[in-house]
This record gives sequence, C-alpha cells and structure tokens, in this order.
Amino acid sequence: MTANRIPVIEIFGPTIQGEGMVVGQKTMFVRTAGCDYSCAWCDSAFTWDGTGKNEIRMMTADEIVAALRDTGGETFSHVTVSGGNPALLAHLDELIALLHREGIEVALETQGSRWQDWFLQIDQLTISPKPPSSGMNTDWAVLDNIVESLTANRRSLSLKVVVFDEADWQYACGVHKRYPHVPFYLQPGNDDLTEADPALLLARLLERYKALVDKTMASAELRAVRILPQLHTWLWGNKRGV
Ligand SMILES: C[S@@+](CC[C@H](N)C(=O)[O-])C[C@H]1O[C@@H](n2cnc3c(N)ncnc32)[C@H](O)[C@@H]1O
Ligand SMILES: Nc1nc2[nH]cc(C(=O)O)c2c(=O)[nH]1
Ligand code: SF4
Ligand SMILES: [Mg+2]
Repeated sequence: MTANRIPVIEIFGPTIQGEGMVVGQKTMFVRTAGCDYSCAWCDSAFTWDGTGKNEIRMMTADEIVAALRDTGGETFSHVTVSGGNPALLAHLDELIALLHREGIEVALETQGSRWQDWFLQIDQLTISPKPPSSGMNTDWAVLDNIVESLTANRRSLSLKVVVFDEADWQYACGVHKRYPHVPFYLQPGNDDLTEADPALLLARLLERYKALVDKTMASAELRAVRILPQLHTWLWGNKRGV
C-alpha cells in the first residue's frame, strides 16, 4: 500500500506533448502544485501563486493512476509530470513505479533547481533552466550535479531554455556551452498570457518563433540546437488543461 500524498492541481489528456524532446508524443499530464521559483512570465502561475489553491487535491499514487484512467481510459501509454516543480516531491517514486508496472512511460518537466533520486527512473527528463527575464537565478552547482548524475547513469535527458530577449539568448548559449553533450532545445517565450483568442495569439507566437529561428541560424555558438514552439499554444492558445 502506498499512503504518501502528492499535491495535484491538474490531471488532463490525452493531448500532445507540445514542447521539447518528445514533442508530438501522445501523453497524459499530471500537474503538481507548488514551485520554488516564481518566474515573471510563468504560464502556470496558478500552481504556486495561490490562485489555484482550491483545486489542489492531496492524492496517493493509486488515486492518481485511477484519475488518469478515469480521464484517459485505455487511450494512452505515456504520462508527463509537470508543475509547478515536481522535483520538490520526494514521494513521486511511488507514482512512477506504479505507471511503469502498467507499461506506461513517464516524462518529467523541471527547472533543475532540485535533485531527487527518482530522476533516475524517468524515461524522458527535460530540464529547463531559467534565463534572466524570469527574474530567477540558476544554482549552477545544483544543475551541474543533476546533469552529471543523469549523464553518468545514461538517462534520457534534454535541456530546454525559454528565450524572451537578447540576455536570455546569451544565457542559452552559456547553458549549451556548459553542457555541450546534452540535447539542447530553444523555445520562444509566450509574452501574452492573457490573450483569449487563439488566432491572435498564434500570429504573435509565429512572429516570435521566426525571430528566434532567424537569430539562431546566424550563430556559430548554437550549432547542435533544436528550436521548437509550444505546439499546444499554436493549437489551443492560452487555454488551460490541454
Ligand atoms: C510551467 S513549467 C513547469 C515545470 C518546471 N517548473 C519548469 O519550469 O521547467 C513547464 C515549461 O513551461 C515553460 N514556460 C513557462 N512559462 C512560459 C512562457 N510564458 N513561455 C514559454 N514557455 C514557458 C517553462 O520554461 C517550462 O519549460
Ligand atoms: N500540451 C501540453 N504540452 C506541454 N508541455 C509542457 C507543458 C507544461 O506545462 O509543462 C505542457 C502543457 O501544459 N500542455
Ligand atoms: S519554474 Fe516553472 S512552474 Fe516554477 S515559476 Fe518558473 S516556469 Fe513556473
Ligand atoms: Mg505549459
């Protein structure tokens, strides 16, 4: 029996993984509540700023799997855990083990500020260190250790940096230079989190994506790089739970 409880704020899907190393992958999402960061442009601020506090449910691993089945039935074989920062939660190993027992792959989204031993059980781990525009500071010693441990254990790992401006782009170059062997992704920032019309948002996001592509093509610093939009925002705009 597993009795430890996880603060869950959203369970949704199946949808496509809209970002990063497994973009396009059919997946369910489990979004945990709480973050040790407070990024200026966080598109999921309801997980940590108090506005979503009534939606938080303290759930056991069994209850989370049951809720995933209630929502997704038999239509999925992949679950992405995001947040907030799921790496704040020591007991996520129980959920990962339960999903693996059912033949379901597990991906993780985290910012690289905290290590958990269960990182070694994750099938695709995305670390998204935060650039200057976020207002957050990177603890390079912690990030070095995370990258080193995952690499030493041959885990599937990628780095994904969100870029809003020139300083962010320079930061991204620094991250890639520091960890040249780790698959590296750039993602344009969404600077309009309140636009309700997906068509209007898309026009803006396309422009930002193109600008990031153009800038990066001219760069000798970023060669082995993949540039991807947040594909779910192209389809559904700023809608939650997709
Ligand atoms: C909401 S976060 C949750 C996971 C973890 N806290 C993190 O930041 O990696 C998921 C992803 O969304 C990205 N993200 C958040 N706000 C964004 C925005 N306004 N534009 C583009 N990407 C954003 C984050 O950088 C991260 O890669
Ligand atoms: N479709 C979809 N893809 C995503 N990739 C990362 C997400 C996140 O918020 O962590 C996310 C999300 O919220 N929805
Ligand atoms: S680390 Fe992730 S969840 Fe936390 S504030 Fe930043 S973008 Fe949002
Ligand atoms: Mg998101």
